[in-house]
This record gives sequence, structure tokens and C-alpha cells, in this order.
Amino acid sequence: MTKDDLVAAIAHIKDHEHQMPLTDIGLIRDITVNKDHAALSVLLAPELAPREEEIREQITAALQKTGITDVHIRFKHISNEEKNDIIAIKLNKSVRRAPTLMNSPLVAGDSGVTFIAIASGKGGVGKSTVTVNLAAALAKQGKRVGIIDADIYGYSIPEMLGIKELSQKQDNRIAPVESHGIKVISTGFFVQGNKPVVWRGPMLGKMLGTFLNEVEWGPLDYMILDLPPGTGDVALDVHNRIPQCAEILVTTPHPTANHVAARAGEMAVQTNHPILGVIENMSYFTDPSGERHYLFGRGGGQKLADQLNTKLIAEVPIQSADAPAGTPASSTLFSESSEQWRIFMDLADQMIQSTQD
Ligand SMILES: Nc1ncnc2c1ncn2[C@@H]1O[C@H](COP(=O)(O)OP(=O)(O)OP(=O)(O)O)[C@@H](O)[C@H]1O
Repeated sequence: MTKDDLVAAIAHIKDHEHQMPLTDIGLIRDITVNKDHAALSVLLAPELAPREEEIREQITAALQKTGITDVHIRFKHISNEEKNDIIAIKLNKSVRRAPTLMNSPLVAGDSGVTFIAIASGKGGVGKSTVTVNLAAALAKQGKRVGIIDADIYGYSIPEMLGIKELSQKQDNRIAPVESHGIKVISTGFFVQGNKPVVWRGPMLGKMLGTFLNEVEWGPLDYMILDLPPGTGDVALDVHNRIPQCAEILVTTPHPTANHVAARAGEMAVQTNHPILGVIENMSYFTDPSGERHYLFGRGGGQKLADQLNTKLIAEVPIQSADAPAGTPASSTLFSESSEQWRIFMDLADQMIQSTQD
């Protein structure tokens, strides 16, 4: 009995709404088979919840027919929103991979470029701060680094890096803007004035395609993507179109603030993207005597890491407003003498180690 045999044996158990096997739409997973033992998880959205016993009996009966004597079923209750995300990922996976993008030399498996997406559950937790400081720390260690600022709602990378100019076109190719040794392309370069942008479906898909295919990046070692918060279309697009993209989740120390972050991470898990770890930002404030104050609670980062079965890879303290700025152009890059910068240099080391393995 293999995993595929098991999936086939229970393929008749369907979701009422989609009339598709629960296994095909990602609602049955974590399947393990060992001789006559099998275990699996069933994700139950509210409309499936009343069918829990019925589903248990159907699965058990179907597996017993194939000779499995010991069936262990875990039920996990999820919201409709989570269910929709999971199904969207599962169904989009094959349809949304645009062949032209797969041909992008940057995305090709042998391009030598390591893609890292920086994600968060909600806005304002420090995702862009992590993006620029991690990129700067990698650049400091001699790596060639690009940033795609894909945060369509709150593109802030140009301002954070003190970039005033827009990208230029050369021979029909777009030139990224370089700052602090980092090559940057931002959605912010492509909007007029400060108008809020409404990017929808095809336009969104085109954005990532344009950034990957039509930008003259030159040789790169790392491409860091600043994703919009949450689990929207851009995150899905990145997951689908850059199969090798790894992910870092940024969260705050508040232990209850992680629900959406967990869903963002879950999306990576579902699409087989490695999660490099969780960064807890604004973890504590160190006063001049060296004492740490945990202003926003404690444990949120570790809790999220545990939930996603990954590691807490950094705890970044709060920088006080009167701390020396990193450069005259920007107060977002941490100064090289700061505790925060040391943490980002360690993180860059970790990234270089883990992505070289
Ligand atoms: N460790 C820190 N210490 C002090 N201020 C910080 C720290 N991290 C982030 N900030 C500040 O918090 C604000 C939000 O950070 P940032 O823009 O990086 O968050 P974000 O998650 O990218 O938000 P959005 O998704 O809305 O763009 C910024 O003003 C940033 O300078």
C-alpha cells in the first residue's frame, strides 16, 4: 500500500461545493502509510464540520477494504477563508504557472539566484525593514543582491533606501535603480504621483512577469521579494511562478497576533516552498543600562515558528527614535554600530549557510 494507493482508495470522498475529491483540493493531507497503519489529517471548513463522523467512517471503511487495519484520522477545523486559500493554491498550481515566466533566466533552476520572499500576516510589523536590512547585510558580505518590492499596497522600499529617481528604460529593458549596493525594482516606480493603485488579476500577473523578465538585473546571488501582507494574489503568484522561492515570515512578539501570519506561512507549506524561519521584530527595547524591556509581549515569534514547524531565526529589538541613522539618506537601515545591524549580519551569515547547503 503506497500513499498513491491510499489517495485512490478515498478519492470518492468529495467536497459538496466543488464535487472534487478532498485529496485533490488539499483538504486531506499529512498522509502516511506504514504496512497496515495509515494516518492522515482532514481539514474541515464549517460546512464540512457536521460530516466529521460520516467522513471518519467513509475513510476508515475505504481503507479497511485495502487491508489497512489501523487508521488514525486527525480533524482540523479551519475557516472558510482558510479553505478557500488552500483550494485556490491547489487548483491554481498547475494553471497559473505561466510558461513564459518559467523561461525567465532568473527563475531557471541553474540561474544561481537564491529567491527569498519576506512575508507577514499583517502590515506594519517590519517586513520592509527586514527586507532592506537583510539585503544590505548580504551586500555587505559581498553578495550581489536585488530587491523586488512587490508590496503593491504599501511600496516603501524606495523611500527606505533613499531612492529618489525612477527606473529607466534602456533598449527596451528596464534598468533597476541601485542604492547601497542593492538593485531595486518597486511597484512604486510604475505609478503616477502618490495615487493608490488598484492592481487586479491580469495586471498583477504581468507585474511579476515584467519584473522578472524585462528588468536588466545583471548577475545576482540573492533576490529578496517584499510581499504585500497577508495571503493575497501576489503571494500566490510568487509561490506559483518562482517554485524555488524560500520564505521568511516576520511577526511581532505579541503571542495572539499570529493567526494571519500562520496562514501566510501555511500557503508556503502547501505549495512546497521552504520556510527559512520566523523573524520576530520589535522584540524588546534595550535601555541605556543594557536592560531589556519587552514592550509588545513575548513569545509570538517562537509560537509562530512552532506552528509552522520551523525555527525562530532572529529577534530584532526596537530601535529608539534618537538612535543614529544608518546613513544620511535613510533612517531605516540600521547603523553599523547598532545591536540590530549585528543581528542582520548574523542573519545574512545564516542565510548564506542555509542556502548553500
Ligand atoms: N525594529 C524596529 N525598531 C523601530 N522601528 C521599527 C522597527 N522595525 C520597523 N520599524 C518601523 O515600523 C514601521 C513599519 O515598518 P515596515 O514599513 O518595515 O513594516 P511593513 O510590515 O513592511 O509594513 P507595510 O506592509 O505596511 O509596508 C516603519 O516606520 C519602520 O521604520
